[in-house]
Amino acid sequence: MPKPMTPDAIRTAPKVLLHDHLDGGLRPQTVIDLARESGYQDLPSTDADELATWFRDAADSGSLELYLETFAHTCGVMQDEAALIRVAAECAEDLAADGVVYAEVRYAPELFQERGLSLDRVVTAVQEGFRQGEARAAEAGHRIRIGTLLCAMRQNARSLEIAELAVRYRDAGVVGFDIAGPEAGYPPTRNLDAFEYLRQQNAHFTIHAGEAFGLPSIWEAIQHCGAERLGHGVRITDDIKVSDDGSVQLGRLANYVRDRRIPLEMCPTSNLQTGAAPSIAEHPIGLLTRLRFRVTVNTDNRLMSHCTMTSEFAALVEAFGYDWADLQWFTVNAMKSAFIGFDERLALINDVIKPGYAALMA
Ligand SMILES: O=c1[nH]cnc2c1ncn2[C@H]1C[C@H](O)[C@@H](CO)O1
Ligand SMILES: [Zn+2]
Repeated sequence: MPKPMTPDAIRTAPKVLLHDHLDGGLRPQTVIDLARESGYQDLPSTDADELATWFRDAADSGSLELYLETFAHTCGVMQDEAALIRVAAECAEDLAADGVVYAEVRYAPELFQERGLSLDRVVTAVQEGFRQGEARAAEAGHRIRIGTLLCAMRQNARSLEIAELAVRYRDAGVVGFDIAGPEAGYPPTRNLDAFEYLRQQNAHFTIHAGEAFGLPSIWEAIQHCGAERLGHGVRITDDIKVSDDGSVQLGRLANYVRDRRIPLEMCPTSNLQTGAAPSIAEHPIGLLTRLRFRVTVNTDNRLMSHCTMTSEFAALVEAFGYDWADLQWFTVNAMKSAFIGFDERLALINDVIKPGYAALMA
Protein backbone atom coordinates (compact mmCIF):
# COMPACT_ATOMS: atom_id res chain seq x y z
CA MET A 1 0.00 0.00 0.00
CA PRO A 2 1.41 3.43 -0.87
CA LYS A 3 1.83 5.70 2.12
CA PRO A 4 -0.92 8.36 2.43
CA MET A 5 0.39 11.69 1.09
CA THR A 6 0.32 13.67 4.31
CA PRO A 7 2.72 16.60 4.88
CA ASP A 8 4.66 14.41 7.35
CA ALA A 9 5.12 11.68 4.75
CA ILE A 10 6.06 14.21 2.06
CA ARG A 11 8.68 15.63 4.43
CA THR A 12 10.38 12.21 4.57
CA ALA A 13 10.50 11.94 0.76
CA PRO A 14 13.84 12.90 -0.83
CA LYS A 15 13.48 16.30 -2.50
CA VAL A 16 15.68 18.43 -4.76
CA LEU A 17 15.55 22.22 -4.77
CA LEU A 18 17.12 24.28 -7.54
CA HIS A 19 15.74 27.77 -6.85
CA ASP A 20 16.00 29.10 -3.29
CA HIS A 21 17.36 32.54 -2.30
CA LEU A 22 19.66 32.66 0.73
CA ASP A 23 18.43 36.15 1.63
CA GLY A 24 14.82 34.99 1.24
CA GLY A 25 15.04 32.07 3.67
CA LEU A 26 16.19 33.41 7.05
CA ARG A 27 14.51 32.21 10.25
CA PRO A 28 12.49 35.17 11.65
CA GLN A 29 14.26 34.90 15.02
CA THR A 30 17.63 35.03 13.26
CA VAL A 31 16.66 38.28 11.52
CA ILE A 32 15.83 39.72 14.95
CA ASP A 33 19.03 38.41 16.60
CA LEU A 34 21.26 39.71 13.80
CA ALA A 35 19.53 43.10 13.80
CA ARG A 36 20.19 43.44 17.53
CA GLU A 37 23.83 42.36 17.21
CA SER A 38 24.57 44.67 14.29
CA GLY A 39 22.54 47.69 15.38
CA TYR A 40 20.12 47.45 12.43
CA GLN A 41 17.22 49.71 13.45
CA ASP A 42 14.64 49.39 10.70
CA LEU A 43 12.89 46.07 11.39
CA PRO A 44 9.09 46.38 11.38
CA SER A 45 8.83 44.13 14.50
CA THR A 46 11.11 42.43 17.01
CA ASP A 47 8.63 39.63 17.75
CA ALA A 48 9.39 36.52 15.66
CA ASP A 49 5.77 35.60 14.89
CA GLU A 50 4.83 39.17 14.06
CA LEU A 51 7.89 39.57 11.86
CA ALA A 52 7.12 36.32 10.00
CA THR A 53 3.59 37.58 9.30
CA TRP A 54 4.94 40.99 8.23
CA PHE A 55 7.27 39.43 5.64
CA ARG A 56 4.51 37.28 4.21
CA ASP A 57 1.96 40.11 4.05
CA ALA A 58 4.40 42.65 2.61
CA ALA A 59 5.53 40.17 -0.03
CA ASP A 60 1.88 39.43 -0.87
CA SER A 61 1.93 42.57 -2.92
CA GLY A 62 0.85 41.56 -6.42
CA SER A 63 4.02 42.93 -8.02
CA LEU A 64 7.61 41.73 -8.22
CA GLU A 65 8.96 45.23 -7.49
CA LEU A 66 7.06 45.52 -4.16
CA TYR A 67 7.86 41.91 -3.28
CA LEU A 68 11.57 42.70 -3.68
CA GLU A 69 11.39 45.62 -1.23
CA THR A 70 11.15 43.18 1.69
CA PHE A 71 14.74 42.04 1.03
CA ALA A 72 16.08 45.34 2.39
CA HIS A 73 15.57 43.91 5.91
CA THR A 74 17.19 40.52 5.32
CA CYS A 75 20.14 41.97 3.42
CA GLY A 76 20.33 44.73 6.04
CA VAL A 77 21.26 42.19 8.74
CA MET A 78 23.67 40.11 6.56
CA GLN A 79 26.56 42.59 6.34
CA ASP A 80 29.31 40.75 8.22
CA GLU A 81 30.93 37.34 7.94
CA ALA A 82 29.51 35.93 11.18
CA ALA A 83 25.98 36.77 10.03
CA LEU A 84 26.55 35.19 6.60
CA ILE A 85 27.96 32.03 8.19
CA ARG A 86 25.00 31.74 10.56
CA VAL A 87 22.39 32.31 7.84
CA ALA A 88 23.98 29.79 5.47
CA ALA A 89 24.42 27.16 8.20
CA GLU A 90 20.78 27.49 9.29
CA CYS A 91 19.66 27.35 5.68
CA ALA A 92 21.41 23.99 5.23
CA GLU A 93 19.94 22.65 8.49
CA ASP A 94 16.40 23.81 7.64
CA LEU A 95 16.45 22.37 4.14
CA ALA A 96 17.89 19.07 5.41
CA ALA A 97 15.24 18.81 8.11
CA ASP A 98 12.63 19.31 5.39
CA GLY A 99 13.94 16.27 3.50
CA VAL A 100 15.86 18.17 0.82
CA VAL A 101 18.82 15.99 -0.25
CA TYR A 102 20.31 18.36 -2.83
CA ALA A 103 19.82 22.13 -3.07
CA GLU A 104 21.19 24.96 -5.16
CA VAL A 105 20.95 28.10 -3.02
CA ARG A 106 21.51 31.49 -4.65
CA TYR A 107 22.36 34.98 -3.46
CA ALA A 108 23.83 38.22 -4.78
CA PRO A 109 27.26 38.87 -3.14
CA GLU A 110 27.08 42.56 -4.18
CA LEU A 111 24.22 43.08 -1.69
CA PHE A 112 26.44 42.29 1.31
CA GLN A 113 29.06 45.00 0.88
CA GLU A 114 27.43 47.86 2.83
CA ARG A 115 30.00 47.49 5.63
CA GLY A 116 33.01 46.97 3.41
CA LEU A 117 33.15 43.18 2.88
CA SER A 118 34.92 42.19 -0.32
CA LEU A 119 33.10 39.92 -2.77
CA ASP A 120 35.62 37.16 -2.04
CA ARG A 121 35.02 37.35 1.70
CA VAL A 122 31.28 37.19 1.17
CA VAL A 123 31.64 34.01 -0.87
CA THR A 124 34.05 32.30 1.51
CA ALA A 125 31.83 33.14 4.50
CA VAL A 126 28.73 31.69 2.84
CA GLN A 127 30.63 28.55 1.82
CA GLU A 128 31.88 28.13 5.40
CA GLY A 129 28.29 28.46 6.64
CA PHE A 130 27.03 25.79 4.27
CA ARG A 131 29.86 23.48 5.28
CA GLN A 132 28.97 23.91 8.96
CA GLY A 133 25.26 23.45 8.26
CA GLU A 134 25.82 20.31 6.20
CA ALA A 135 27.89 18.85 9.05
CA ARG A 136 25.28 19.71 11.70
CA ALA A 137 22.53 18.25 9.51
CA ALA A 138 24.52 15.03 9.07
CA GLU A 139 24.90 14.78 12.86
CA ALA A 140 21.11 15.08 13.13
CA GLY A 141 20.72 12.24 10.62
CA HIS A 142 19.92 14.28 7.47
CA ARG A 143 22.31 14.11 4.51
CA ILE A 144 22.24 17.20 2.30
CA ARG A 145 24.55 18.50 -0.42
CA ILE A 146 24.39 22.21 -1.23
CA GLY A 147 25.68 23.93 -4.35
CA THR A 148 25.74 27.71 -4.59
CA LEU A 149 24.64 30.01 -7.41
CA LEU A 150 25.89 33.59 -7.48
CA CYS A 151 23.36 36.17 -8.69
CA ALA A 152 24.06 39.52 -10.27
CA MET A 153 21.31 42.09 -9.75
CA ARG A 154 19.78 43.18 -13.04
CA GLN A 155 19.63 46.86 -12.02
CA ASN A 156 23.29 47.11 -10.89
CA ALA A 157 25.25 46.24 -14.05
CA ARG A 158 27.97 44.27 -12.21
CA SER A 159 27.27 40.98 -13.93
CA LEU A 160 30.67 40.38 -15.55
CA GLU A 161 32.42 40.90 -12.21
CA ILE A 162 30.03 38.46 -10.52
CA ALA A 163 30.38 35.93 -13.35
CA GLU A 164 34.16 36.06 -12.85
CA LEU A 165 33.64 35.53 -9.12
CA ALA A 166 31.47 32.46 -9.82
CA VAL A 167 34.18 30.97 -12.05
CA ARG A 168 36.87 31.75 -9.46
CA TYR A 169 34.97 29.72 -6.82
CA ARG A 170 33.72 26.92 -9.08
CA ASP A 171 35.92 24.37 -7.32
CA ALA A 172 34.91 25.65 -3.88
CA GLY A 173 31.16 25.02 -3.98
CA VAL A 174 29.85 27.61 -6.45
CA VAL A 175 28.10 25.67 -9.22
CA GLY A 176 26.55 28.42 -11.32
CA PHE A 177 25.34 31.95 -11.98
CA ASP A 178 21.99 33.76 -12.31
CA ILE A 179 20.58 37.23 -12.78
CA ALA A 180 17.83 38.36 -10.37
CA GLY A 181 15.91 41.50 -9.45
CA PRO A 182 13.30 43.49 -11.39
CA GLU A 183 12.62 41.94 -14.81
CA ALA A 184 10.55 44.59 -16.62
CA GLY A 185 12.93 47.20 -18.09
CA TYR A 186 16.03 45.08 -17.45
CA PRO A 187 16.23 42.54 -20.29
CA PRO A 188 18.80 39.77 -19.85
CA THR A 189 20.67 40.97 -22.96
CA ARG A 190 22.03 43.87 -20.86
CA ASN A 191 24.41 41.25 -19.45
CA LEU A 192 25.61 39.63 -22.66
CA ASP A 193 29.30 40.05 -21.83
CA ALA A 194 28.82 38.05 -18.62
CA PHE A 195 26.99 35.22 -20.39
CA GLU A 196 29.54 35.16 -23.19
CA TYR A 197 32.33 34.88 -20.62
CA LEU A 198 30.56 32.06 -18.75
CA ARG A 199 30.00 30.06 -21.94
CA GLN A 200 33.67 30.42 -22.85
CA GLN A 201 34.54 29.14 -19.38
CA ASN A 202 32.18 26.14 -19.73
CA ALA A 203 30.29 27.45 -16.70
CA HIS A 204 26.62 26.99 -15.94
CA PHE A 205 23.92 29.63 -15.63
CA THR A 206 20.20 30.08 -15.25
CA ILE A 207 18.23 33.31 -15.72
CA HIS A 208 15.14 34.61 -13.92
CA ALA A 209 12.84 35.02 -16.94
CA GLY A 210 9.16 34.90 -17.74
CA GLU A 211 8.06 35.84 -14.22
CA ALA A 212 7.14 39.55 -14.35
CA PHE A 213 7.65 39.89 -18.10
CA GLY A 214 6.59 37.63 -20.94
CA LEU A 215 7.89 35.76 -23.94
CA PRO A 216 10.54 38.26 -25.13
CA SER A 217 12.33 37.82 -21.82
CA ILE A 218 12.29 34.01 -22.13
CA TRP A 219 13.36 34.16 -25.77
CA GLU A 220 16.29 36.48 -25.04
CA ALA A 221 17.37 34.39 -22.05
CA ILE A 222 17.56 31.24 -24.16
CA GLN A 223 18.43 32.37 -27.65
CA HIS A 224 20.64 35.42 -27.01
CA CYS A 225 22.14 34.64 -23.63
CA GLY A 226 22.26 30.83 -23.71
CA ALA A 227 20.55 30.11 -20.38
CA GLU A 228 20.53 26.41 -19.50
CA ARG A 229 17.47 26.77 -17.23
CA LEU A 230 14.73 29.33 -16.68
CA GLY A 231 14.01 30.83 -13.25
CA HIS A 232 10.19 30.62 -13.11
CA GLY A 233 9.46 30.64 -16.87
CA VAL A 234 5.71 30.59 -16.08
CA ARG A 235 4.90 32.96 -18.92
CA ILE A 236 5.88 30.31 -21.48
CA THR A 237 2.13 29.57 -21.37
CA ASP A 238 1.65 32.80 -23.40
CA ASP A 239 2.93 30.66 -26.29
CA ILE A 240 0.52 27.78 -25.64
CA LYS A 241 -3.06 27.83 -26.89
CA VAL A 242 -5.65 25.65 -25.16
CA SER A 243 -8.89 25.47 -27.16
CA ASP A 244 -12.38 24.99 -25.78
CA ASP A 245 -12.38 21.36 -26.93
CA GLY A 246 -9.25 20.77 -24.80
CA SER A 247 -6.81 20.53 -27.71
CA VAL A 248 -3.45 22.21 -27.14
CA GLN A 249 -1.21 24.02 -29.61
CA LEU A 250 2.37 25.00 -28.82
CA GLY A 251 4.06 27.98 -30.50
CA ARG A 252 7.65 27.76 -31.73
CA LEU A 253 9.26 29.01 -28.51
CA ALA A 254 7.18 26.73 -26.27
CA ASN A 255 8.03 23.80 -28.54
CA TYR A 256 11.72 24.71 -28.39
CA VAL A 257 11.69 24.86 -24.58
CA ARG A 258 9.93 21.49 -24.36
CA ASP A 259 11.92 19.79 -27.14
CA ARG A 260 15.27 20.90 -25.72
CA ARG A 261 14.14 19.82 -22.23
CA ILE A 262 14.96 23.27 -20.82
CA PRO A 263 14.24 23.04 -17.08
CA LEU A 264 11.62 25.37 -15.62
CA GLU A 265 12.37 26.34 -12.02
CA MET A 266 8.76 26.84 -10.98
CA CYS A 267 7.92 28.50 -7.65
CA PRO A 268 4.12 28.34 -7.25
CA THR A 269 3.55 30.25 -3.99
CA SER A 270 5.98 33.02 -4.91
CA ASN A 271 4.09 33.46 -8.19
CA LEU A 272 0.80 34.00 -6.34
CA GLN A 273 2.44 36.77 -4.31
CA THR A 274 3.94 38.63 -7.27
CA GLY A 275 0.76 38.26 -9.33
CA ALA A 276 2.31 35.89 -11.90
CA ALA A 277 -0.47 33.33 -11.23
CA PRO A 278 -3.94 33.69 -9.64
CA SER A 279 -4.05 30.50 -7.51
CA ILE A 280 -2.25 27.17 -7.13
CA ALA A 281 -5.10 25.38 -8.94
CA GLU A 282 -4.81 27.79 -11.89
CA HIS A 283 -1.00 27.90 -11.85
CA PRO A 284 0.59 27.04 -15.23
CA ILE A 285 2.49 24.21 -13.53
CA GLY A 286 -0.63 22.04 -13.99
CA LEU A 287 -0.70 22.47 -17.77
CA LEU A 288 3.09 22.35 -18.18
CA THR A 289 3.29 19.14 -16.16
CA ARG A 290 0.50 17.60 -18.25
CA LEU A 291 2.43 18.56 -21.40
CA ARG A 292 5.62 17.04 -19.95
CA PHE A 293 7.81 20.14 -19.99
CA ARG A 294 10.83 19.63 -17.74
CA VAL A 295 9.08 21.06 -14.68
CA THR A 296 10.79 21.39 -11.30
CA VAL A 297 9.21 22.59 -8.04
CA ASN A 298 10.94 25.20 -5.87
CA THR A 299 10.48 27.51 -2.91
CA ASP A 300 12.07 30.79 -4.16
CA ASN A 301 11.89 32.58 -0.79
CA ARG A 302 10.85 30.48 2.20
CA LEU A 303 10.57 33.47 4.54
CA MET A 304 8.57 35.78 2.25
CA SER A 305 6.38 32.97 0.92
CA HIS A 306 6.11 31.19 4.28
CA CYS A 307 6.73 27.89 2.50
CA THR A 308 8.96 24.82 2.39
CA MET A 309 9.54 22.18 -0.27
CA THR A 310 7.12 20.01 1.71
CA SER A 311 4.39 22.67 1.75
CA GLU A 312 4.85 23.39 -1.99
CA PHE A 313 4.55 19.68 -2.81
CA ALA A 314 1.56 19.33 -0.46
CA ALA A 315 -0.22 22.27 -2.10
CA LEU A 316 0.31 20.71 -5.55
CA VAL A 317 -0.93 17.32 -4.35
CA GLU A 318 -4.07 19.00 -3.03
CA ALA A 319 -4.69 21.13 -6.15
CA PHE A 320 -3.83 18.59 -8.86
CA GLY A 321 -4.12 15.18 -7.16
CA TYR A 322 -0.48 14.29 -7.78
CA ASP A 323 0.75 10.94 -6.46
CA TRP A 324 4.18 9.71 -5.31
CA ALA A 325 5.17 8.93 -8.90
CA ASP A 326 4.50 12.56 -9.84
CA LEU A 327 6.57 13.87 -6.92
CA GLN A 328 9.37 11.49 -7.91
CA TRP A 329 9.12 12.82 -11.49
CA PHE A 330 9.53 16.45 -10.30
CA THR A 331 12.46 15.36 -8.14
CA VAL A 332 14.25 13.41 -10.86
CA ASN A 333 13.65 16.31 -13.28
CA ALA A 334 15.33 18.64 -10.79
CA MET A 335 18.25 16.28 -10.16
CA LYS A 336 18.83 15.85 -13.91
CA SER A 337 18.83 19.65 -14.28
CA ALA A 338 21.26 20.42 -11.44
CA PHE A 339 24.57 22.11 -12.20
CA ILE A 340 26.76 19.49 -10.49
CA GLY A 341 28.47 16.77 -12.51
CA PHE A 342 26.72 13.84 -14.17
CA ASP A 343 28.22 11.18 -11.86
CA GLU A 344 26.96 12.90 -8.74
CA ARG A 345 23.51 13.51 -10.20
CA LEU A 346 23.19 9.90 -11.26
CA ALA A 347 24.31 8.64 -7.87
CA LEU A 348 21.73 10.79 -6.09
CA ILE A 349 18.97 9.59 -8.45
CA ASN A 350 19.84 5.89 -8.14
CA ASP A 351 21.02 5.68 -4.54
CA VAL A 352 18.79 8.23 -2.78
CA ILE A 353 15.80 9.43 -4.79
CA LYS A 354 14.51 6.24 -6.40
CA PRO A 355 14.88 4.08 -3.26
CA GLY A 356 13.22 6.83 -1.19
CA TYR A 357 10.13 6.97 -3.39
CA ALA A 358 10.06 3.19 -3.85
CA ALA A 359 9.71 2.85 -0.08
CA LEU A 360 6.82 5.32 -0.03
CA MET A 361 5.05 3.66 -2.98
CA ALA A 362 5.47 0.06 -1.81
O1 LIG B 1 11.39 35.82 -7.74
C1 LIG B 1 12.33 36.62 -7.82
N1 LIG B 1 12.53 37.31 -8.97
C2 LIG B 1 13.56 38.17 -9.13
N2 LIG B 1 14.41 38.46 -8.16
C3 LIG B 1 14.24 37.82 -6.98
C4 LIG B 1 13.22 36.91 -6.75
N3 LIG B 1 13.30 36.47 -5.49
C5 LIG B 1 14.36 37.08 -4.94
N4 LIG B 1 14.92 37.92 -5.83
C6 LIG B 1 16.06 38.82 -5.65
C7 LIG B 1 16.06 39.48 -4.28
C8 LIG B 1 17.34 39.00 -3.65
O2 LIG B 1 17.97 40.02 -2.90
C9 LIG B 1 18.19 38.60 -4.83
C10 LIG B 1 19.32 37.66 -4.59
O3 LIG B 1 18.95 36.56 -3.81
O4 LIG B 1 17.24 38.06 -5.75
ZN1 LIG C 1 13.94 33.71 -7.55
